[in-house]
Amino acid sequence: MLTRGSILACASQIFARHYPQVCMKSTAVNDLDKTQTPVSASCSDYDNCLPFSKIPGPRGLPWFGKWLEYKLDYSKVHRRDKILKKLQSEYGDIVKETIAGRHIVHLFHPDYIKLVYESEGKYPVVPPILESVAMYRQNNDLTPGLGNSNGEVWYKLRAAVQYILLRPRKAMDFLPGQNKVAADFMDKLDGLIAENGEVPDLNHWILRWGLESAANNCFDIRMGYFKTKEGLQLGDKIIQANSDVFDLATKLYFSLPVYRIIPTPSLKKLFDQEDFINGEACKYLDDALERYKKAVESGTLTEDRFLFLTHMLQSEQVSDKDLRTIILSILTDTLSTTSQILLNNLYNLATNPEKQEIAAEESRSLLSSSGELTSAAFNSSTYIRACIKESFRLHPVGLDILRLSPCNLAIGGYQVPEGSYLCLNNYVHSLDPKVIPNAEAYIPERWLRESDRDKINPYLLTPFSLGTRMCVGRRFAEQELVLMLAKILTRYRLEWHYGKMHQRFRMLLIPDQEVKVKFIRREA
Ligand code: HEM
Repeated sequence: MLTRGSILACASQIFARHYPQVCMKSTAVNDLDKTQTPVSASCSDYDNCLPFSKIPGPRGLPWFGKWLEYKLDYSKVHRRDKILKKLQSEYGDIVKETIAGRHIVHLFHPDYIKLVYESEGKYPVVPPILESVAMYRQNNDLTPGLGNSNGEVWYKLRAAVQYILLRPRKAMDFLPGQNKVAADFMDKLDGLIAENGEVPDLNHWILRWGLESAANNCFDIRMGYFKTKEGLQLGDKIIQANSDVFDLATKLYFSLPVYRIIPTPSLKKLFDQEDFINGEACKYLDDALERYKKAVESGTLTEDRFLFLTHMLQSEQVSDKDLRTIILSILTDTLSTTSQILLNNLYNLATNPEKQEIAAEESRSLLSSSGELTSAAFNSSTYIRACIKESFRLHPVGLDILRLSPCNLAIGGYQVPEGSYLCLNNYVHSLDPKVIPNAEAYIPERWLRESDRDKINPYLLTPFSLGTRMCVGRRFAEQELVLMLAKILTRYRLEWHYGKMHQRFRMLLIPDQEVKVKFIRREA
């Protein structure tokens, strides 16, 4: 296997070493708060607040809490969005829910969420989203990765990764590659449309697109996940394994934590799937490093190639092990996020034909004559981005953002001690008519006009989170979403002839059905 040392020795002849200038300053939360609902977010003195034990919430057996209810009817887990809404309506904007020893404090108001973000220091503390995946990495001598690290370790890794992924200029360098994958996908899509205008198994095809684009971003290679027979087979295995990991991780989250002591069948299955994905990602990485080295040695490495690898190999903060974990995350994160959100956007546009036409008109102006999205065009897009925001509000990727409280917090008159498990529940208040007018309606315009935007609490919709821990893949996701939507809307008019689409919870949210959008070719 190639080592970082040998590759760096070659690479350094070509590239000057860059040191990331990292902007770790938190989003200026004070500046953001322009609206206000009169909510007492905290009592001035922690000691005068009611104790943690008094936070309202459903009662259950001590320690077990709601575990038995989920155990008896597991389908409730899939409808967790509804359960959270019910918790808010029954108990208020701060609710404690216990599930097998885990005391979850749900925050259902943007002002409470603001309070948590404002109290975060340099290193916001998160529990792992998928605890069982964090366990896999620990058991297999892998590094935990960004989303599972905290403190100084997280900060250093984050600095290196966000330099290449989150800085707009750097992220834009990936746009030409993303354009090529999108163009190939559009060619494929033409042939997939059945006589009735629908694409059988559209959800899966969109996942294949997401995986292909992610692999291209990471490894500078086309895998053929939606083109060749071998590519399809391998891609589908990765997609299935990733899907199983989420299903199993959800099952474990709502089960008794026996798996922390002995490997239960679900944990073993999850580890098997992780073994497979990890093995494939490592093979791709070794192959990419080999190609990279050859390109360096032969002097054929150009600046537009191996963008991600070049940067990571030059970053002193990133160990070989870190590189493997990060690559694994970038390869698979798209599957549970960007791809799912693209499907949700197609649904919302198909069910709102008037809005769709406005978005289609903007799409035509965004794409070049050869059908590409340039960085300038991406920056000029407004309506499509408003549509994406509105889709995030109605059909988000996640119900909440997780935190361990950084210090003793006084929230809503209750004591929330340092280290408490917090769920910042954006989803519930994003649909709360008390907080946002016409909450159920799809109105992209609400994100466009300054006068309307100013009325929306800035902590209402934070799909990528805020501050120093904000999603590091945000720019990739936004670029790819605008690109794909512009391409699809330029070529097709979308229709929807079925009932309302709902989502299914499995730590994150996915459409609970086939997204049977009808694609009707527009006049050239
Ligand atoms: C629609 C797409 C996406 C959404 C809505 C989304 C959302 C989020 C959210 C809410 C967080 C948690 C932030 C926090 O704890 O404050 C997060 C973290 C993260 N996301 Fe994304 N994500 C998306 C796509 C991606 C993609 C495509 C990648 C990979 C390229 C990615 C990589 C990550 C990583 C590595 C973290 C952990 C960051 C850290 O803890 O420093 N995400 N994402």
